[in-house]
Amino acid sequence: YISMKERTPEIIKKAMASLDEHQSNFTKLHGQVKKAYSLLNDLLQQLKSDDWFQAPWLYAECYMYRRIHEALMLSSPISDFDVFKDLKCQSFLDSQEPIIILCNYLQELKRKIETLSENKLQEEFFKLLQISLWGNKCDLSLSGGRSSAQFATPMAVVAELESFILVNHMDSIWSVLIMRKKNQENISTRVDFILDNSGFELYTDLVLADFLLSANLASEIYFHGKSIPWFVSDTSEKDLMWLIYQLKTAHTNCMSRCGSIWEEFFLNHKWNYRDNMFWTLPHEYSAMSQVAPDLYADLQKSNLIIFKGDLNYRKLLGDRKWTFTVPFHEALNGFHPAPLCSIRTIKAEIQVGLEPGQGERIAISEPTWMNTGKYGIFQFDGPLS
Ligand SMILES: O=P(O)(O)OC[C@H]1O[C@](O)(CO)[C@@H](O)[C@@H]1O
Ligand SMILES: [Mn+2]
Repeated sequence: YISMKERTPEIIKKAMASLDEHQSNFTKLHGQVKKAYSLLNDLLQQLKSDDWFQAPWLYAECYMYRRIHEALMLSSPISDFDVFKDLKCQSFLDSQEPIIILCNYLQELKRKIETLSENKLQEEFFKLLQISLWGNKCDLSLSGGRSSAQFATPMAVVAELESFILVNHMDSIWSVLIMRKKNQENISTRVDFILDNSGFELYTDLVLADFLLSANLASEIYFHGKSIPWFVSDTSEKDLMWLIYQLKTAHTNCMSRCGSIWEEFFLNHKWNYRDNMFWTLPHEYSAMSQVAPDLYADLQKSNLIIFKGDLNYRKLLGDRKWTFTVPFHEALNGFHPAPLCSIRTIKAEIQVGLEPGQGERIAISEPTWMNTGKYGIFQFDGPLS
């Protein structure tokens, strides 16, 4: 209710404000373009109707982002304009400091990676996994488009926030990768990232992906993004390429090196970008094999699929009000294309795989604990090899 009542109107207003800001540019290029603005205004009025509050939340939310997209599609010649682009760029620019720190850390780590013992490698992997987890605090849809707090020193937060991890299957994720690395018969290991937010979160995912290649824990990575602007801050191909370009052209040495290396990864197909309409439809993932058989078949080729963020978790579990103690495997409702894990900070009232009483105990002192992104999970499903 709060999400539909308060956040969505704010998000549409932000989209309209962005059109407003670019209006003089549009006019210079194409003459007057008013249609998108007026369509978004109509949508804002319609949001007051009861229908929006009676439809299933996931459906209504996805539908709203599709209607925003529709408003632009109907407004040629600015159909391609991303009304959330400026917000996404700003959130990246706001996190320069932790990005530089993490960048230096990664480069130092890569320099000595060959010499690390297995234990040390695992320790570093866990650290980068946790940075990628807490990076998920930084979405712009929960905050109604306001740039959310990043961390001054990403490495320090790992220790600080560890006690807020409610389900921790990092061991299983490690096992999948290290067992494949040790088995000489495995010539390749494919890891898929189902991306969530661009900006700082995306940066932490790319750092993790770079580590996986450099440590020979993976040989190819597939990043799956969104084909239309989605939930304000979700990553599109343009966002990903923009981020890499920003790094490459940065004045800080470590950032520009990082940008060049990552661009190279894409050029030689160690890193690959994919998108699919399915990610911007309201379907739960148990429907994927029916609705998007090609995508399902593609994911079956993966050795590990990492689902980032809250929305992916809701879709993995069909956005149902599960009892907290239901096993993750069961709640996936038949969706098992390959070993998979969810890395997510909890922002919506849905969670499985908890110990009896675990959620209830937190709720006593923090009634809104499921809406804040304060808690996180690493939840794994699948055979270990
Ligand atoms: O970027 P994330 O982690 O998927 O979070 C987005 C979350 O924000 C919300 O849009 C808040 O209403 C949720 O629907 C969604 O789960
Ligand atoms: Mn998101």
